Amino acid sequence: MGNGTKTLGQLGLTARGGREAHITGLAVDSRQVRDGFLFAALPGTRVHGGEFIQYALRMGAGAILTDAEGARIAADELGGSEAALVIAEDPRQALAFTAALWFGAQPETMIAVTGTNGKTSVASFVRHIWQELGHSAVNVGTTGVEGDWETPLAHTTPEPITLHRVLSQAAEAGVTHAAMEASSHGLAQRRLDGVHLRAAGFTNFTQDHLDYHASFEEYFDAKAGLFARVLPDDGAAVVNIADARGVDMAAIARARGQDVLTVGDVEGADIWLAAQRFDATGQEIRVVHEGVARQVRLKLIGGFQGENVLLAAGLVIACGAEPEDVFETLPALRTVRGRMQLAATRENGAAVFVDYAHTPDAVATAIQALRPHVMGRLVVIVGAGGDRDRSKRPLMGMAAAEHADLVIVTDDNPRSEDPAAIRAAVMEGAGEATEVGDRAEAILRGVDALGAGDALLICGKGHETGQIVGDVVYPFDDVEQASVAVAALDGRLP
Ligand SMILES: CC(=O)N[C@H]1[C@@H](OP(=O)(O)OP(=O)(O)OC[C@H]2O[C@@H](n3ccc(=O)[nH]c3=O)[C@H](O)[C@@H]2O)O[C@H](CO)[C@@H](O)[C@@H]1O[C@H](C)C(=O)N[C@@H](C)C(=O)N[C@H](CCC(=O)O)C(=O)O
Ligand SMILES: Nc1ncnc2c1ncn2[C@@H]1O[C@H](COP(=O)(O)OP(=O)(O)OP(=O)(O)O)[C@@H](O)[C@H]1O
Ligand SMILES: N[C@H](CCC[C@H](N)C(=O)O)C(=O)O
Ligand SMILES: [Mg+2]
Repeated sequence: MGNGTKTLGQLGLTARGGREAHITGLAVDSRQVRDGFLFAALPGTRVHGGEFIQYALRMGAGAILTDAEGARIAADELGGSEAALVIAEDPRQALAFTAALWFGAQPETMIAVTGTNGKTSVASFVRHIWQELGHSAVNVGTTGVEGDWETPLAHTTPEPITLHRVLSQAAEAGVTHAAMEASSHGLAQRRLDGVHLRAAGFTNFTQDHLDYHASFEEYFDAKAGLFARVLPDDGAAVVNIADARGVDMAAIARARGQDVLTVGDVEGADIWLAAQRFDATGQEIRVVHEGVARQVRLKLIGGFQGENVLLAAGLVIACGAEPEDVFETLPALRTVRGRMQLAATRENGAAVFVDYAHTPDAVATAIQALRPHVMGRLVVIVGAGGDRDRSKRPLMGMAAAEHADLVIVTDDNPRSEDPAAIRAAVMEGAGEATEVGDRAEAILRGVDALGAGDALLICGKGHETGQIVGDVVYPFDDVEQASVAVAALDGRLP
């Protein structure tokens, strides 16, 4: 890992019997263990990592970090081994702290944002505002690490070893400010417990990920962990109180003694979104902060982007920036790739937008958000991913049917599932929708349906550049397909 060696003591760990070890690297997957590594044998959703301790020892592991269950599973192998054994009540959290100490540096000023929708948007707006203020900044999340230092990521909130590797590399490259997304999986699995946060933000809370979290409340508790556990007592909580669960989140933060800055279209919010006016290319918002009202032009589509922008502004202010300077940067903000992005325009003026909405609420919100910007009919393309929450499928179809004028149901990422069965589940809620399995053809049909003043919204894949069918990822980009369809139908070259 290129960091030399560190002792268990230097990594904040105490082994059974006080045994010391010189650690050469960290791994959560036994197959990545090398000579002298610390192997974290974590309880999993399918299997306990303790099952792989024997293998890790054979690969030369110098220390094992696990819980009582892992130690019990591998009692025989551990008994006959020289490796140090660290037993932690919460080994995922212990690994997060250890990874932070292993990699050392992290950007000086960090914030994290959680909520069902808007995390990527808010994190990227925070990064952009920091850059406008002259700081070297990145955002970390679904779209990878972006900004003054870049790298792709496989997960929204990467596991601690990857997370602290990229944070330390960014810090070494001179990045002083980082805004990260805290996914509910990431919070539940303690992936960001080793990050030093100055502030944390909350966007909203609706249905998602019930495939992973046992209940709505468990999902909420996972998100609440950002304020209840990860953000220190002297950190600042920036909360959208227009969402009912935002009020609960603010109470959790206050109970910790954290400073709470409230945001939203609620009179009395510290940063009050007092009014919004929409047009074809963006919106005008009226913001009231500390008794001062300001009018700001945003080149962003969708009322919720106004909320996201103000949450981002609140986070930057909570980290110490001058409010006046922060509000001045807002007209420079541009949408995140694949979020209410204008992808193409037909000769007759009809516009095609691409959005990452992949939950029932996000589909409804995206369509409703686009409506005030559009004079004519709204055509919507919708589909759901395989190997993910099944209960959301008919609800996504229903949301599209309820809010759009014309709906086309198509494939998203089928993954290991039968695409026709996923479409059938979406169609169940989608009423009179047209079913077109092939996504490129669905986009072509959607674009073909557009008259002057109409708009097409392609939901579900946003910034993604591939379609996952089985184990294969086929190149596919909604923005590109939209341009191709418009060019083909309008008789131009793309
Ligand atoms: C559902 C989920 O979150 N799973 C995470 C979890 O794995 P798991 O509990 O399923 O692992 P398991 O297969 O039961 O195995 C248990 C342990 O044995 C280890 N193992 C396994 C096999 C082996 O040969 N050797 C070995 O050591 C595994 O590394 C693991 O630590 O713990 C692993 C190690 O920390 C994670 O890598 C893994 O994330 C997987 C890759 C994943 O796909 N996660 C997704 C769902 C995710 O986290 N998504 C969120 C949010 C997305 C969104 O908002 O839409 C994200 O932040 O990206
Ligand atoms: N504040 C908001 N309120 C409601 N819906 C929103 C909001 N912000 C974004 N959305 C919708 O949710 C979709 C996802 O936005 P974004 O990528 O910013 O969220 P996210 O929380 O990072 O999502 P993910 O869980 O996939 O990482 C957008 O395409 C948009 O349709
Ligand atoms: N990161 C999320 C969003 C996926 C969006 C959609 N395109 C899908 O494949 O379901 C997930 O993996 O659940
Ligand atoms: Mg995201």
